[in-house]
Amino acid sequence: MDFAQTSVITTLPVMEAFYTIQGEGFHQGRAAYFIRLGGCNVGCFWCDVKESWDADKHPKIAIDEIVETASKEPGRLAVITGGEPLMHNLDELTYRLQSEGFETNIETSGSFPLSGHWNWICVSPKKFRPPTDEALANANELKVIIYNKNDFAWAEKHAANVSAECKLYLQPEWERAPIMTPPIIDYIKENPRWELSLQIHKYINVP
Ligand SMILES: C[S@@+](CC[C@H](N)C(=O)[O-])C[C@H]1O[C@@H](n2cnc3c(N)ncnc32)[C@H](O)[C@@H]1O
Ligand SMILES: Nc1nc2[nH]cc(C(=O)O)c2c(=O)[nH]1
Ligand code: SF4
Ligand SMILES: [Mg+2]
Repeated sequence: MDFAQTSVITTLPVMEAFYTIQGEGFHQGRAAYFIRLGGCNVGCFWCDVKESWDADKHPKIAIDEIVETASKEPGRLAVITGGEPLMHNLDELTYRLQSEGFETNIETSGSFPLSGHWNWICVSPKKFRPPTDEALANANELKVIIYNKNDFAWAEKHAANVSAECKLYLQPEWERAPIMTPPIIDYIKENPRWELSLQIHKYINVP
């Protein structure tokens, strides 16, 4: 028997978990329980959660406990983020969350193999470690971070590889938002398949 293939993951490194409002993308405005897993080696220089990168700095929590704590809140939308959540196998966590009645959404760079049972997959591609064809083909939402004007052409390159139903969002990099939001608005008016995503949680000061 190959134990490596049959072993079930029972713990995951959790940096933080919090109940808030989804601030970005298609589900923006909905109450959501965020589970932020530790570990990311993608290395975005503008990442707004660099404390998540080292998985060893975050406690490994039993999936039982993660799900039990989430279930105490009234909302039944769980967002798995990180760090890069797909660096971990998410089959067990998402199976357990769905068994408790949660919708399971993921925020991912899409640069690791897909695992887990998902109601919604948001892929936010990164130059530093590109998304897999599998992630793009399964994306419900493509959310491209715009840091400078070259990123529009780069966004289109990824939009060519998602399904026809996939929602397309342009989101300004937070520090660059004052400069880049006006050209993003112009771009969307010319290319109306794209929509604007702002990180509203940062404007309304919630986590
Ligand atoms: C912190 S990441 C974690 C999930 C995954 N590693 C990823 O990048 O998709 C969550 C979301 O925040 C976005 N993000 C991170 N830093 C940002 C910033 N400085 N400005 C705007 N969006 C940012 C990411 O692109 C991603 O869509
Ligand atoms: N409120 C809120 N909405 C979010 N949407 C995606 C987030 C993330 O960091 O993955 C995030 C986050 O950190 N907070
Ligand atoms: S992939 Fe996500 S968590 Fe990792 S560095 Fe980039 S934005 Fe940060
Ligand atoms: Mg965030």
